[in-house]
Amino acid sequence: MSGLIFDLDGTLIDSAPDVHAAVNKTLEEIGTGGLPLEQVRGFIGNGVGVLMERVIAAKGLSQDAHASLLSIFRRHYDADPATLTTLYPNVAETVAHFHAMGLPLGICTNKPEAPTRTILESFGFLGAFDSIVGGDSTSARKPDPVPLLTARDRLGVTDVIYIGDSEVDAECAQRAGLPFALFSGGYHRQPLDELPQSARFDDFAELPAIIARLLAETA
Ligand SMILES: O=C(O)COP(=O)(O)O
Ligand SMILES: [Mg+2]
Repeated sequence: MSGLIFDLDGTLIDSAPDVHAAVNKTLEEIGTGGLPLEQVRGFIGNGVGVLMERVIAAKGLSQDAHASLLSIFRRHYDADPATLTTLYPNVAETVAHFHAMGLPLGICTNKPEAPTRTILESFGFLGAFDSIVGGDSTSARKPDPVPLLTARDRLGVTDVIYIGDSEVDAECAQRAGLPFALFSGGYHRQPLDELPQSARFDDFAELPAIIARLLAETA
């Protein structure tokens, strides 16, 4: 039996506007000026702890403030994680297509599990995903393979394809020994050609054909 596991930020959703809003509310709360959206977008992908390290470095603040700033950020973000967030084109249709096929579907993201669930619920997706692993759901974060392998085990399948947008996801899939489909429209920091990948796509409308091919190769 095969399943599909999706990354979240930069893959299914463009979450950067809500992350940016919560970062700037955090900075405002400590009396510091905000950062531009595009800069904050580039900080996403390694989890909220690393996001906050990058915010602190960008503002020239002390990393000693990390724990308190992260807690302020989580208060703002967890209260309002989906208002400005959008699905990438054709994501809703494509997820519905795979769900209707009866393919077990999972999420493996570095975003903490609580806001992940709030976001999935706000897009009507919670019922479509049988396994949701966030950055705080296991002992490790991507690119460590543990969260991805945990998501697979919770799906109860042997073969999965991981679908993500960044070098973090590509390395995670490689270390887990799983095929990886790379979405080119997300938040990657390294050139896409340098990332290990089984397939690449620019639009979710292309994904069903890619998945059919990769599933045939793994069968
Ligand atoms: O960095 C995060 O918090 C989440 O990023 P991801 O969904 O791409 O893993
Ligand atoms: Mg991502």
